[in-house]
Amino acid sequence: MAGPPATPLSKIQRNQSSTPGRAKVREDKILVTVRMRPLNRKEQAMYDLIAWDCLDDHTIVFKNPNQERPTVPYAFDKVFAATCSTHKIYEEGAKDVALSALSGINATIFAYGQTSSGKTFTMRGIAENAIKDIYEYIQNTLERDFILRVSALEIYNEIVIDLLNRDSGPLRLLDDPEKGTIVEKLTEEVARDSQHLRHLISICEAQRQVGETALNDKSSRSHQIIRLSIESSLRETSGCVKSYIASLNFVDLAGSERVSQTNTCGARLKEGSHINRSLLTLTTVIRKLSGGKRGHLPYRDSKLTRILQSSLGGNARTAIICTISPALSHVEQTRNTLTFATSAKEVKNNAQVNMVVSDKALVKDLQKEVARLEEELRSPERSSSSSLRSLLFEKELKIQQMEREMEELKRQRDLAQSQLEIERKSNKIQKVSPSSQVVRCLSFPGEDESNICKQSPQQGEAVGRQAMLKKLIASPDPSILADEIRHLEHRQRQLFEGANRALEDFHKDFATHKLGNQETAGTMGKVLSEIKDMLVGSSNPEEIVIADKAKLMEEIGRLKSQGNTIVSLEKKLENVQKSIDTLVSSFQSTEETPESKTQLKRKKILPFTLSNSPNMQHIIRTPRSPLSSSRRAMENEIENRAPGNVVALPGGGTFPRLEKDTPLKDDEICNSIASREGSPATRQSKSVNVKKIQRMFKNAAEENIRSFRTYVTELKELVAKLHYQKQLLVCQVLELEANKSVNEEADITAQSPKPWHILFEEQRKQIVMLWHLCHISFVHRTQFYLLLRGDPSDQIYMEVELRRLTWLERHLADLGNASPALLGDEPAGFVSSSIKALKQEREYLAKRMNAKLSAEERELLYSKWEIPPVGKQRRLQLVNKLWTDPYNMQHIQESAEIVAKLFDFSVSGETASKDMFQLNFASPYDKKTWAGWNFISNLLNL
Ligand SMILES: Nc1ncnc2c1ncn2[C@@H]1O[C@H](COP(=O)(O)OP(=O)(O)OP(=O)(O)O)[C@@H](O)[C@H]1O
Repeated sequence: MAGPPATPLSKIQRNQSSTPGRAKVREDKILVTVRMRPLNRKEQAMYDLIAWDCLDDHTIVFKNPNQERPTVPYAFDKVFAATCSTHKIYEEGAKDVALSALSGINATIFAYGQTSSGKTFTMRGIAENAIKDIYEYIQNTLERDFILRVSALEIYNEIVIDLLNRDSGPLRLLDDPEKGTIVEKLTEEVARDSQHLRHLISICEAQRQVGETALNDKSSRSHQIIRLSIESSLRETSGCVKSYIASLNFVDLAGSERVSQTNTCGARLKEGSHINRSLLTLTTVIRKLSGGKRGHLPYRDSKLTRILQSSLGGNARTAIICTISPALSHVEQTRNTLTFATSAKEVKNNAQVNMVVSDKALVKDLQKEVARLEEELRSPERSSSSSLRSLLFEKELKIQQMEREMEELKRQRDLAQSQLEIERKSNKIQKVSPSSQVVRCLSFPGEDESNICKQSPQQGEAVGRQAMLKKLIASPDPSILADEIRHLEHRQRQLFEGANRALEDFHKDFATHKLGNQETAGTMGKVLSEIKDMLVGSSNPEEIVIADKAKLMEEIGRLKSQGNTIVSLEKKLENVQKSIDTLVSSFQSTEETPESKTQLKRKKILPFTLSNSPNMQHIIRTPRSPLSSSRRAMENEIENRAPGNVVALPGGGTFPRLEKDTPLKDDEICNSIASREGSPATRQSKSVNVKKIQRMFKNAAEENIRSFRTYVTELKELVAKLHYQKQLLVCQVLELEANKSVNEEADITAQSPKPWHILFEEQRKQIVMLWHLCHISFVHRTQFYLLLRGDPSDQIYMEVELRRLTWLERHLADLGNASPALLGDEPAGFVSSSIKALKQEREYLAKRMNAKLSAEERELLYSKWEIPPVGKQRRLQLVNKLWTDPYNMQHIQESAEIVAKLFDFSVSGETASKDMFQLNFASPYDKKTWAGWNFISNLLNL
């Protein structure tokens, strides 16, 4: 007999209404009724008196014939006088609960009372009526297929016996982490129809232990449990709900009397002591539960309470019918029964619908959720609320702060640029500076270049952003945020293109550059390959087609891949910068070494092979090339040359002076220089001026490399800024999504912000409960629990975890799939597979215990966790207790510590480990990879 499935504790409200015939006024307390039987023959013969009076349908009072003490009435859900028929008792005290099983809710009906008070008499009638109603319901519910299975056991002297197969001998109880306590090898028969079911039940009754006591000729000496498992499935193959599955237990307890009263001895005495032990545990459990305390409940102290655990404060609806004798001679026993009944009516259960849902249905539901989120992103009016506005305002402040930083950076850049310009002007250089090239590279086609030059940073790009932000605040529309992300992406792409152009030019320049010693050549080669690499990596920017129709999943998938591109671009830029640094230092050393000077002198070669006409052409032709300044430097040199030093041109002319206001075109300059290079006169002059030109080109090359380094730095900063901005905006969009469902909560939180440490504790409790409800892996729980200790930087992890789990739990709740309902061995849906995975995890942990813990440590744990000193599978027993009590944070802490030990988790290297949760919201300046997309993808099951 498998215990009823344990299900999450949060579905009570939702499930109540779905119960056929259920009175909605009742909540989840146990339904407690009292039935008084008539005086029996023996009592009549002894002229016993009727000591109890039913005042009304709910109250019973002791008659107190002596009038010695004032009488205190007992009130219950129903009180049935001796004249009431069993049918009435069924209708008013059991039917509603019994028929819950038809809708997937576990149900249990108990009969409790002293011997001969009428328990068996009552339960027989209740079962008969219930069977009749169940088959009637089945006949009228054509859209569903039903399967009924029956099993029965008795607990006699704390031994469990199969009533459908008595020969099988004593049965063992096993603890199953998912199903609770199960009775091993218990026979289960499928009932073909109502007749067959009645027949099977009659077999069980015939098999039950009875004996004669002073009070009852046919006293039931055992506790009997007859269980009907009812499974129903929709006939149509809609791919939706697969089936409901629930158990209905009829429990006829042995008498609750004291041994002395039944005049028992020998075998009956032994029975009595066992019966009393089970009933004593039952009473203790009920008493503890009625006090509302959730401390230790001694379910395990008796087999009865172990088997019925889920019916006592668990996943079941429960009705208890307390039977009493009216006789004055039994008044003390009756009082005990009524006291028990009074406690029982305070016990609350948490019944759930046990529904098995197919994977297909689950996927369908997730798709619906994605569509809903998508719709929300598109419909601004739905998301508008004050909390949303305040959220946006907060974000806007953050963005403004970032903008200020960007402006400061731009200001510094412009300052450096203008200083350079001043310097150049003073040298009367008429050229386009590398910095201005950088500006051009970093500007975007959509922006007016002249404006960039004219406007201050505050007036330039920031103006557009400010306008956008104003728009955001005025209309808290998630689609605007999405547009903003797209805008940033667009700019980012332009940035790549600009970078590519500059890098290509730089590449070409270096290809023509044969300067320096071997070391320099090596470094140059490295730079070239790195640049090439970058071009490959970024030369094919993804086509960004983000229409409003774009689906959220595609969007996030695409953003994810972009995130990676940005990260790799950042890394590559960093590499290039390093190489450039090496190159610059190598230039300096080359210049300073006397040997290099001698070598240069001996070889008499130019740092740039100007005689190489195609290369020269290329240098001059490249308008944005940083190295093109070498050409300009040469012009400058020529321009400033004293008339006596003017190099003679073929045909007796002089070198033409370049007019500042009418500069020659690049090609013209190139051709003129090239033609001069070829003439004999030039060859002569070249030898004269070779040193000067050498130095000039060296300086120019060095300057160009420095310029490029500045450019790379700026590029990196901009990439990082854009990346960060985009990240922030994406977070906003995600928050908008999440906030839709928790708007009210957010409002409340916004009104009364709590200190972080309090919030952390609250969130942690919620997370622990959600882990429990969603059957999350122990490894994940343990890592998360031990790593996140309340540091302010943990906030984002906590929030994301909470949202993820809330979302998951809500889905499971909506589907009613949060129970591990099983059909035989067949896997039953999403939750079942999670539970199965947990089971495997437990088994794995149990296996590791020997390897990871010494015998001494294990023994200590066994005693701490109350594992009996003898018994099989003690390791598994211990592991099965881990992470089982989400209310008890001490328990959670200890569970986490044990799992951590078994898995060798180290909490050191915290930052790196937190990345395991696939979230890193650190600033890109920290050079960490932001991997939030992975998380979002996982969440959406991409
Ligand atoms: N409400 C009733 N009306 C008429 N007869 C009753 C009623 N309740 C019980 N009886 C009779 O009382 C006798 C004892 O009932 P029953 O065997 O059901 O008691 P019990 O509580 O199950 O006792 P035990 O715990 O010893 O098994 C039976 O003969 C039964 O027919």
